[in-house]
Amino acid sequence: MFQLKWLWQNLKGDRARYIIALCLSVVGSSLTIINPYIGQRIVDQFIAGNDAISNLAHHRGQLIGLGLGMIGFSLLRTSLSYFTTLQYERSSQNMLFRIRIYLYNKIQGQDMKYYDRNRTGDLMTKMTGDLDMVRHSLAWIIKTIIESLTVFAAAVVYFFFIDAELTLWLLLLSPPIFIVAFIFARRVRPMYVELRERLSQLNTTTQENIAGNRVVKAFAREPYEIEKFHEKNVHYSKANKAAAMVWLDYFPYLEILSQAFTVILMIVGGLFVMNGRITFGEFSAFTALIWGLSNPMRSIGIIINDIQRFFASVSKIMDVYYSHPEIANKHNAEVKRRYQGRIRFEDVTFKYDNVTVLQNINFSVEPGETIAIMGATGAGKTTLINLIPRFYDVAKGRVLVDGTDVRKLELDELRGNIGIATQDVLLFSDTIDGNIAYGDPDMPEEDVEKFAKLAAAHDFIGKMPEGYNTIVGERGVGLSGGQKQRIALARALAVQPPILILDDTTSAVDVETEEHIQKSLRELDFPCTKIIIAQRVSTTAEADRILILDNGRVIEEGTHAELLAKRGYYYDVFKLQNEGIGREATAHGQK
Ligand SMILES: Nc1ncnc2c1ncn2[C@@H]1O[C@H](COP(=O)(O)OP(=O)(O)OP(=O)(O)O)[C@@H](O)[C@H]1O
Repeated sequence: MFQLKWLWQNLKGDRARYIIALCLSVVGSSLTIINPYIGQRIVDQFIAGNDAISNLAHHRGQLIGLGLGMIGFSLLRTSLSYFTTLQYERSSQNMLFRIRIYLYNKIQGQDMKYYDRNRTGDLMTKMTGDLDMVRHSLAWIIKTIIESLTVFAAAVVYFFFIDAELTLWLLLLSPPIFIVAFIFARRVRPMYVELRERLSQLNTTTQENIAGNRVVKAFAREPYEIEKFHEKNVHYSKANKAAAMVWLDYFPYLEILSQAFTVILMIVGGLFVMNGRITFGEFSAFTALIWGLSNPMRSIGIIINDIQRFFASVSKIMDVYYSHPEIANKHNAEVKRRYQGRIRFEDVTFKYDNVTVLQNINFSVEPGETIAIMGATGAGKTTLINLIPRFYDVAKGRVLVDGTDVRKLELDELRGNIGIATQDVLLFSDTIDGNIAYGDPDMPEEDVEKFAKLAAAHDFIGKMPEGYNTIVGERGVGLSGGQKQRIALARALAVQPPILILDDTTSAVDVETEEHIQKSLRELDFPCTKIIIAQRVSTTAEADRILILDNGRVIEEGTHAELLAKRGYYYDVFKLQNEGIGREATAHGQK
């Protein structure tokens, strides 16, 4: 079975330990027949046998020996069981540790498409609950199966030695138990797949709710969110109950059949004792070991439940384990070259699945040039810049950096040459200093300050309680939108990239601060090609060229003056931003 093969592969490094654990399980479980055997001898020789009284008088030493043997074997089994469990735990925890790292790296290595398709809550479920289920399978399910089978086999062999017919009477119960268990397994399996899906939905809702808590509060949508959570919770709970109910449907049959072992033993075994076919001691051995037959049958339901959970979880983990990003970063750039920063889009068309978002885009940017991109919301601006660091691949055409198709460049090198400040600013739960120096953790403090100054962030950072050592919360809580943008800009500048991409980075800062930032960008002390997405004409005016995107196409291209002269989209935006209010008032007045 593929899943078991997968487990075996991942046990590499702990296989010997695990095999030792399995062997110890077999040995320890086989030893369970020793004490019933000793018990049998004690009963036959010293309690119920014909010579019991004389044996008690003359062979007391033997009785003490047998008693001590019983205690000794119990201690031995307990120590063995302790040591065995230790080996199972160690090997399964080690495996879990390795798979967790592997999966984390896999998730890290996925491309944007993967993140578009996979929900955070689902990935979190895979990294936590599903992984633990895999560990549980190795440390508990397999162990329980092996131990139950060994005890069962040892008991059956021992029973056969005592009396084959009585054993066969008892074994009559096994086929119906297996049939019931098989039907139960088939019914419950899809339920665990469903259960796993519901859990993932519940986690996704919880995660989104926590992440988006401020939006929820702002819109006073707590009752709605609570209702949404309640719904997912009800679904999960129902799925859980449904699986439990199926188990309850079968549980009475399994329990009755397990109890029947004792009943058969009492009736058939009792008759055999009465007619002298077996001794009291042998009967007591049957009684002492009958659990070895009935217990595995009783726990078969729990084992099947866990096996189904394991399959539901492992298939989810394997989705991540064997996923291959279309755009893979092999991280094997030994020498990372510094690019000149020449960019060229050649007849680029891009689609999200089947929806065309960019069409036949052509433009080039020379090293050191600044190009501004403007356009209505949803026009495709962010998509366009995402093609330069190869977050996505083009559907048609080529994106060239320094004359080479980005698909042929080493990703680490390419991305290392690009500083990017994205539209949604995400800061890590770290100090401001740590956030700015994210691309180069060894950056000296003076440099961090230098880039903060360029991004007009130094002043407000200085006023914070612990300056650059102030910890900003998850997503930059505790900072204003404009402050976050400026830290993100400092972070992008700090890698001194030959290509700087700013996606609406100054939209939340005031005009004065923006002017400071523009001046800094003009006067950077390293060569840098800049691509700036902006909505304000004040930002775009000084660019060497402006591209106007509309519905995935470049509809205008030129300098500020050229585009104004064209009297098209750019001209309209310019008019609106400079005299919009006045013009609207006039327009209304004329009506
Ligand atoms: N990950 C995605 N999957 C599918 N469609 C997407 C994705 N990202 C964006 N789109 C769609 O692509 C189109 C262009 O989006 P894009 O974000 O590039 O626009 P934009 O010009 O940057 O807009 P804005 O100014 O609002 O940021 C939109 O119609 C959007 O719905």
